[in-house]
Amino acid sequence: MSQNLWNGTVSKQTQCLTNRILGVSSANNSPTHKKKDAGIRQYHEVTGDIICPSMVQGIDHLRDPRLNKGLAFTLEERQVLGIHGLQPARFKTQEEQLELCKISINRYQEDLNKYLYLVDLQDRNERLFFKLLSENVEMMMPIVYTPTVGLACQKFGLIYRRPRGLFVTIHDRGHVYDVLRNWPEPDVRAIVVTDGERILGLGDLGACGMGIPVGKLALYTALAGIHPHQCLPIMVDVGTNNKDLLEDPLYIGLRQKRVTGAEYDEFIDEFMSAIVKRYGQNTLIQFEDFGNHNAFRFLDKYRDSYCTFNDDIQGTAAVAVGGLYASTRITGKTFADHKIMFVGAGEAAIGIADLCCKAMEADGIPQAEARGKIWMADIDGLLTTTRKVGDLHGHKKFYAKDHSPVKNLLEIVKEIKPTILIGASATPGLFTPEILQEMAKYNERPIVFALSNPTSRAECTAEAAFKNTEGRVIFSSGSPFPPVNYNGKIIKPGQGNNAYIFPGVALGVIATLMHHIPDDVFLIAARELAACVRDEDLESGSLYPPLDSVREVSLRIAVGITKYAYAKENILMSAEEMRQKYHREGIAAKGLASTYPEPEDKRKWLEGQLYNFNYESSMPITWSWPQPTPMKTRAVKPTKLTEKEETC
Ligand SMILES: O=C([O-])CC(=O)C(=O)O
Ligand SMILES: [Mg+2]
Repeated sequence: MSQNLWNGTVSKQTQCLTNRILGVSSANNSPTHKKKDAGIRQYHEVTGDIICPSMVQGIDHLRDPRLNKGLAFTLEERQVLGIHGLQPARFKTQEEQLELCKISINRYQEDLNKYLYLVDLQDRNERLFFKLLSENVEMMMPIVYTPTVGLACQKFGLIYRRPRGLFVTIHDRGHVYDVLRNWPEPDVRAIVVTDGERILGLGDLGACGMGIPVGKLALYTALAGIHPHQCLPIMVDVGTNNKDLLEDPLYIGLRQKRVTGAEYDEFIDEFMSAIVKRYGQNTLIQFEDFGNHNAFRFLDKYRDSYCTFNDDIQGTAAVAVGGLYASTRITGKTFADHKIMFVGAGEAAIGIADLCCKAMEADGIPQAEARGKIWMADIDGLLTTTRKVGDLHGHKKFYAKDHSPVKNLLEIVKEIKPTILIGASATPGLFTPEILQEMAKYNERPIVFALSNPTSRAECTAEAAFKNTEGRVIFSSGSPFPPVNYNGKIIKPGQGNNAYIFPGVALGVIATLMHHIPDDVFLIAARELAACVRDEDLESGSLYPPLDSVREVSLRIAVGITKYAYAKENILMSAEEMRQKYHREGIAAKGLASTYPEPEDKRKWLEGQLYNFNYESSMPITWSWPQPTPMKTRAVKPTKLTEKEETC
C-alpha cells in the first residue's frame, strides 16, 4: 500500500492498473516513463490542454476543479482513477448536475450568496461551472458579471477565499517577470488587467477591483469558448485613493495612496514587456476599468506595439454603435441624420463618439462633418471651445463646439435638440423625467442609452425612459433592467453591455495570432452584432439579440475579424515572429505553423478550437506523436486481479 494525500492509502492494484495502462513502470525515472512524459508534454503543448487526467490519481482527481466531474464519473473511471468508494453510489449526468446547480442558486435570496455559490462551483468543477454559465447566460450573467460583480468587488475583502489570478504590486517593480512565472499555467493567451481605479461606475476600489478581470474572463470562456487555462486575470496594485478602503481593516490591497507619474508608468511598461517575455508577443492584454486619463494614455502608447485593447473605450464603443446600427432599422435614419449628445466625457463617451465618426466616415461623411454632429457635456456642462485649455485634453477637444457655455443638462437638451442621448456619466437619475419628456417632444422615436454600470449607476431606469416618452423611446442600458409593462405591453429593453463584444473580439484576435488590434476590428464587431439582431428583438424593445445567443454573436464577430486579419496580413505575426515565439517556448513550430495558412471555412476552423463544455472521458489515452491516438483500455475490477498483477 502506498501513502495517499488524503487519509492514507491507495490500493496497489489500482496503481498497478493505471501504470500498466499508461505504460509507466513503477520507477518514475525509467526510460519508458520519460518517453511517455515527453509525449504528454508535447501533446499538451499542441492541444493547449495542460492537465493529463491519467497522471492525477485518487482523491486529487476530485480535488482538481479541471478534472472533477462529481458524480458523473463512470464506474470504470472511478475504478481506474482510484476514486471508487470516495463518492456515493449514484451516477449523474451533467444535465442532472446542472439542474441541481439551478435549484441551489435559486435557494439563495441574496445576490452576493448566489455569486459565492458560483465562485465555489468554479473552484470545485470548472466544466460544470462553464456549462451552466454558457447555457443560462440570461440567468447567470447578472450574477458573475454586472451588476452583482460590482457588489462582489465592494465586498471583496470580506469574500476573498482563494487565488484566481495574479496580484502584481508596485513593490514588485524590477521583478514582475518573476511574479508572472508563479502563475502555474504556461499557455496563457489572454489577460484582463485592471488597476482598480475606476471599477464600473463605482470609482476607485483598489485591489478589490480584481473581481472585474475574473468576471470578464469567465465570459471569455462562457461566451466565446476560449479555454479557461489560457485566461489570466491580473490586478496591478499601485495603492488606492479610496479613503474608506485605506481605513478598512478588511481591505486586501496595498494600504497606501496610488503611485502615479513616472514610477507608475515605468511599472506598467515593465508589466507589458514581462507579459511578452513570459507568454509571447501575441498575448492579448485587455485593459479594464483604469482611470480615464490612464486608459487613454495607455491605449495610445501600446496599441501599435502590443496586442491590446481597452474594453471601456473600444468594447463599449462597439456595443453602442452596434445598437445604433440596429436602430436604423426602426427609425429609417442613417448615422448622418442624427445629432448625438453624450453626457459624460470619459472613456465610454469618447470611445463611442470616435467609433460613431468612423461609422459615418465609412458611409462617406468627412471626419470634420461627422465630429460636428456629436455634442458632449461633462460635469461642468456643454463642451465648448471657450473651455480652459486643460479641460479639453485628448479627444475631448474634437467635440467641443463654438457655443456659449451651458451648464444645466435640461437647458442643453432644449438648446441642442439631440436625436440620440447617451449617458456615460455614472450619475444615477441624471436623465430626469423633464429631460426624457423633452427628448420625446421633437423626436418621434427618441434614442436614449443609459450606459453607466452597475444598474444602480444608470442615468435613468428603463421604466422611467418608457413612461416619460409615451413608450416611444428606443432604449438601452449597460446593466440589466427587468421588463417594463407600458400600458399593458411588455417591453424587454436590451443590455448595451460590452459583453456582446469583448469575448468575440478576443476569440478572433487570439485565433489569428494578431499582434496588434486596429480600430477597424471594433467597427466589424459592431456590424456583426447589429446583423445578429432579429426583427422580433426590435419589436420586443431591444436593439440587441437575446443574451442567450451571445455565443453565436461572439463566433460571428470572430469570423468577421478572421476574414479581416487574413486580408490585412501585416497585423498577423510574421512567420519569423512565430518561429521565434515557438522556438523560445520549446514548441515544434512545424506542428503549429500548419494552422497558419488562411483557413477556407473560417467558422469551422474557429469552432474546432473552442472549449468543450461537456465532460470528456477521464480514461487514460496514449498516442504516438504527432497524431494522438486513443489507446485501448481494459477496465478490470480490482477484485479480479491475479496474484501476479497484484504484486507488480
Ligand atoms: O463591466 C461592465 O459591465 C461594462 C464595463 O466594462 C464597465 O462598466 O466598466
Ligand atoms: Mg469596464
